[in-house]
Amino acid sequence: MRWTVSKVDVLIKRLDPDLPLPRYAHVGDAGADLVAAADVELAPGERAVVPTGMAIALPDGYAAFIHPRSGLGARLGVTIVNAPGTVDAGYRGEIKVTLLNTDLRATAVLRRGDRIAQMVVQRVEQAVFHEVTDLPGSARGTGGFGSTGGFGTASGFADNEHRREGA
Ligand SMILES: O=c1ccn([C@H]2C[C@H](O)[C@@H](COP(=O)(O)OP(=O)(O)OP(=O)(O)O)O2)c(=O)[nH]1
Ligand SMILES: [Mg+2]
Repeated sequence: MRWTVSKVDVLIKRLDPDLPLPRYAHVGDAGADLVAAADVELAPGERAVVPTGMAIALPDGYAAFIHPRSGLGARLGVTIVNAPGTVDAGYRGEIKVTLLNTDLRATAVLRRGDRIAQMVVQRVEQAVFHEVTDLPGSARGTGGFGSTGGFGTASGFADNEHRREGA
């Protein structure tokens, strides 16, 4: 087997020359870390739109998705309200991150230069929507929203079969 790595060129403009460019922490990482361009303190339950000090131009057929960092989530309870945020190929404005402090007690303190989110650049396709009156059948059908069961058990599907039969 041969592993292939594909890369895409993205134009970036620093709106704040003192901040670092987005950076992949390791070779092969999916997300490049974005930093805060300003200090931010979030009281429990509070959210704020945080500037990153940069703007990008993506090629057509690409989008960038702004994901939370797991470390911030685990340590401080800080996540992104609209995760993942979508940056359209044509957007030339400053990339901003809407952080939310989900912690019920502690204020989250983040400083300018702290890594607050990660940006994943991906190929995307636009759909051509063809309206029909009947959709083709499928194995899943209309089941969703927990239809496969398995909540709160390690046994998952087996437990689900049991419940269904017992219902
Ligand atoms: O986390 C995000 C999400 C979006 N954006 C920017 C890039 C994106 O291209 C633009 C619009 O985002 P979106 O379509 O999600 O927001 P909207 O509320 O639908 O605004 P609009 O009416 O401008 O599309 O805002 C960010 O900087 N950060
Ligand atoms: Mg929109």
